[in-house]
Amino acid sequence: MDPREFCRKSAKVSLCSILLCAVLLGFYSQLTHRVVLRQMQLEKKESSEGDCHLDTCRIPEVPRLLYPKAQLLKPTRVDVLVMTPWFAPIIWDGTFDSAILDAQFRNITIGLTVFAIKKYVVFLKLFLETAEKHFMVGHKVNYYVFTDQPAAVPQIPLQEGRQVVVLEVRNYKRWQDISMHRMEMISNFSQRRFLREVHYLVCLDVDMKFSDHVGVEILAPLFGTLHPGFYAGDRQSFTYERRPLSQAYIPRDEGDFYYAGGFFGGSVPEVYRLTVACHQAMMADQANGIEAVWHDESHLNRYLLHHKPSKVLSPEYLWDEQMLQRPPLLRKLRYVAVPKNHAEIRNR
Ligand SMILES: CC(=O)N[C@H]1[C@@H](OP(=O)(O)OP(=O)(O)OC[C@H]2O[C@@H](n3ccc(=O)[nH]c3=O)[C@H](O)[C@@H]2O)O[C@H](CO)[C@H](O)[C@@H]1O
Ligand SMILES: [Mn+2]
Repeated sequence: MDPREFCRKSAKVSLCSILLCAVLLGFYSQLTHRVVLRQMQLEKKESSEGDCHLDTCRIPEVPRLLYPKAQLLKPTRVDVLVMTPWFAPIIWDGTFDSAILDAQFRNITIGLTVFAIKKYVVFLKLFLETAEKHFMVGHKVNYYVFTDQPAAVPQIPLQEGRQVVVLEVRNYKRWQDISMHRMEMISNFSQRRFLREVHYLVCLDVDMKFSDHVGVEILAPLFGTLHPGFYAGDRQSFTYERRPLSQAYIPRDEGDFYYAGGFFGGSVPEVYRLTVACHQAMMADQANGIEAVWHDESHLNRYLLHHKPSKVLSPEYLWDEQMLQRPPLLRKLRYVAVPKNHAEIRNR
């Protein structure tokens, strides 16, 4: 072939190849572009379907947290101690905001233990009726009523999520033994059912009524209540057990507060530990022929001296209007004694 002819032909072949490549490239890029576009459309659809399947895309709803702001330079109470030296809050009116606490403690169940043995069943109706008005309103509550007379437990209308559980137990001849054996019975039932059924236990006297709000502000791993007769007194005035032979003994130069036997509680494991310890101490005392001056209350005080409570309730949470003049610092009376004729109601 003529060399010029050869050059012309190969130039034509090269041109054709280049053109073909360009066409093929264009087609390929169109194709991949479409595939990518389709994929993106699918992804977008999937993600929008996953994000909001009910209506068009919304801004996610975050619950509003509306409450007055705490003011660091304006303490809410300056007339009373609001913190123990071991950094446990002391609960007084004005120190807490239920809007915050109710949200923090939502979805929990509170167990209330109360004993109504022999004549004390007469206190149950008012106790339960007023509890429905003031105790842990809006939360789930199991009232555990320990009694020797299940048939005498009154039927009270209850709010949703709340129930009365009647637990039949034995009685004792002496009122002191009934009071003291509450520790044993609470510890037994803590293991048997409270651990599975509730998050916190609140252990109360029955000869009382609620007269104002008692809510989740009291809940903590372990809490005790200041006895209304001794909140302003010094150690010397406290009626701790003073005989060294008793397991409840507290020397005169020790002690934080005088706690009431009629209102304590905490998480179920902590209340279990407390009630087992107090019961064992009372059994040891019995074996040694000694009974602490204020029975279970003396042992509770000894336990709380060595196991500091994580919250302390002010006397707002346990008051006696017959025995005491209400001081101005007591803005609310939340749980108060019902007058009783001791001679008539005890030991019969
Ligand atoms: C308000 C308060 O802090 N009370 C304490 C206080 O005396 P109280 O004088 O308040 O004792 P109390 O007569 O109320 O007895 C304590 C509780 O035991 C139950 N009970 C008693 C007798 C009876 O026959 N049937 C019966 O069910 C009942 O739940 C009663 O509330 O000191 C007692 C020990 O001396 C207990 O530590 C109480 O908790
Ligand atoms: Mn009582």
